[in-house]
Amino acid sequence: MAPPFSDDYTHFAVTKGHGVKGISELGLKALPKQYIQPLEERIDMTKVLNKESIPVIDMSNLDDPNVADQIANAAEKWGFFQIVNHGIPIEVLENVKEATRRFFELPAEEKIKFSQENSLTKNVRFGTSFIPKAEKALEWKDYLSLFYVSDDESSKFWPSACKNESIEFMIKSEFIIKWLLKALMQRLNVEDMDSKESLLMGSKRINLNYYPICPNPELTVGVGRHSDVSTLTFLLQDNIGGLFVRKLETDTWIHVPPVTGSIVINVGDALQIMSNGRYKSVEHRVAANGSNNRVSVPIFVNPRPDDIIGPLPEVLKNGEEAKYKQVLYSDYVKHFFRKGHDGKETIDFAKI
Ligand SMILES: COc1cc(/C=C/C(=O)SCCNC(=O)CCNC(=O)[C@H](O)C(C)(C)COP(=O)(O)OP(=O)(O)OC[C@H]2O[C@@H](n3cnc4c(N)ncnc43)[C@H](O)[C@@H]2OP(=O)(O)O)ccc1O
Ligand SMILES: O=C(O)CCC(=O)C(=O)O
Ligand SMILES: [Fe+2]
Repeated sequence: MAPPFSDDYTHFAVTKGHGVKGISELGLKALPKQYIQPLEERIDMTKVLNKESIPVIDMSNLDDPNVADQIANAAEKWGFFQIVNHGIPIEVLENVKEATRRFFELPAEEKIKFSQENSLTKNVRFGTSFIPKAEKALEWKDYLSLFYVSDDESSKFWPSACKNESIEFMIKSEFIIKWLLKALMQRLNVEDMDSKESLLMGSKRINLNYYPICPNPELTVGVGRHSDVSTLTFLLQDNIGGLFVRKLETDTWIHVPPVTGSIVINVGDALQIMSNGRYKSVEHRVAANGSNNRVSVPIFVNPRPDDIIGPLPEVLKNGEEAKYKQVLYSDYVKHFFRKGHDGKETIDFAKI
């Protein structure tokens, strides 16, 4: 089963569908060379600020105007925050993490049925790393990416190991996502949230991420530096840790500690563009781990592929100059998926 030559690891993980989980289970002493990241892309712990943290916002009283203020402040200053007491039952969160583990525990022959080449639909994709054919060094992560089109489509095509739990997580998060977007729109003087709803949250993608134990975790990354192309990302992480966020306009990073029952929220590029840069889509990355497997489940809340995105008229109303042009959202996303992770470079595609 183990590949005899180092070059075969890519074939084993990417083509044969064993993923990095399959490599991890071989019990290698050293990381295959394909996964060794250049020095500048590895996580340098001397650049991590241990005394700072992103805000943790209590959502138990949504009638308190201070809560909406804290949300908008965090989106402007940090681009990242955690929410607690958000009303999503803890079982829903536990169940989707368990379903993620269950899916990745399946044998490679089962998982590969959902690869880009084999999947019965473009909306379901199992893969490893990010874009292996475009990356100089591979990343230590396997994923299942599920684009929601309809209940019918999901029940037909999503893997049974994780379908119900993923849908339940999406349904139960709907209310709080709408509330967060409404709070963010108020700060931008958008009064009529209904007219913006489909532009802000007209499509959703849920990814199930699996980061297995890694030999030499210091030489690679789970996910490289990137910003999300979503409007907002609604991320559930387990209790292992490893997500790092850039502190705006600095060369330093902040760890996002697991907080039981919390959800991590981050602004994505689409919202940075629509807010003309007021809300910040911040670079983040994930460390590989030498002792524990980790799972995370982001829901990417997006415009629809056919939407044109650009600075909102309400934001430019007072004569503010547009920093971004109008772009077709699917062109923007395709640009993101055409290259390896490259920090904040995707947004140049929309810059004036
Ligand atoms: C995987 O590791 C990741 C992922 C991420 C993701 C961060 C996000 O913010 S995801 C949110 C993206 N937004 C949306 O999905 C909503 C809008 N959707 C669309 O515009 C379209 O559905 C589309 C994504 C552009 C796909 O459109 P379609 O016409 O079906 O085009 P394709 O030809 O199928 O795909 C174009 C190109 O992209 C590659 N690709 C598509 N989906 C994925 C995916 N889920 N994961 C990886 N790559 C994908 C596809 O292979 C095509 O490339 P080719 O070279 O094969 O032509 C953050 C960090 C991570 O580590
Ligand atoms: O696993 C995580 O904590 C974050 C993953 C991530 O950044 C992504 O999937 O876009
Ligand atoms: Fe991300």
